[in-house]
Amino acid sequence: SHGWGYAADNGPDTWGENFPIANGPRQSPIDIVPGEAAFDAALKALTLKYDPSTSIDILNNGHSVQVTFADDTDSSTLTGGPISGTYRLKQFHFHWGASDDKGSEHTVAGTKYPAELHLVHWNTKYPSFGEAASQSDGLAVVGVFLQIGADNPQLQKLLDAFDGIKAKSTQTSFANFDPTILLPGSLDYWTYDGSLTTPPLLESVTWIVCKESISVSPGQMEKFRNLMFSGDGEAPCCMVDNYRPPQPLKGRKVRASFQ
Ligand SMILES: NS(=O)(=O)c1cccc(F)c1
Ligand SMILES: [Zn+2]
Repeated sequence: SHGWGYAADNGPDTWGENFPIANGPRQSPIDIVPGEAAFDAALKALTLKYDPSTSIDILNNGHSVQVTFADDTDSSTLTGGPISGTYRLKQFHFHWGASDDKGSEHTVAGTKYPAELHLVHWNTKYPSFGEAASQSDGLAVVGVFLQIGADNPQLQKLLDAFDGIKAKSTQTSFANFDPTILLPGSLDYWTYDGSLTTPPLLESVTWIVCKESISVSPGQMEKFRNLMFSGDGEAPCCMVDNYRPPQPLKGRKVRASFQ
């Protein structure tokens, strides 16, 4: 099998072979135990200011579905929260399961959600995303859990674009999308120092995981599961279970922005 993935022969348990940081001190995701997270009154509210005109395209990269943003100006930014300075939105993507009982990367007291949204931002004190990704304070990812419930109309525009990107390495334009509509009503969050949850697993992420989830219906989940890991002309392989399981906390503290 060529390259990392989520199958038995190239999945999370094998990643350490090519990416030894997989066993590092600040790996993600983790199991968040609310009772052990300390409220920190010094944590600021999150300020997410997104300009829909910065959304560019929607891509099946063979690991997830990703919406990419223009990040050449400070049009779509994250400030406040646990971070200092300004971080620019680069992309958002999802992780999900083959069934509703699994799919999220972070878990809450052992509870898995059917999916998890990641909004990826990079610290503008560095010249680019690539540069920032190798710095301990380079990235900030906002995680939002998806919970099975009512149809979520805010997801529909995204889901309707999936037909054009079924196969690996396909993309279509995806303009004027405001990711704000995907956020929960409350931006209460847990935060901790972690890593990318896929190779290269760089330990450069300040994680900001929202306590409140957004809804997704079973039918909408099926649309995620109709995407393919495989490319056109390859043996078809549904894109499901593209999540890394929780990693050892190794002494890290998780803080809460709420009591
Ligand atoms: N899943 S994640 O940690 O948000 C991530 C993985 C790889 C690249 C990236 F920008 C974000
Ligand atoms: Zn992710």
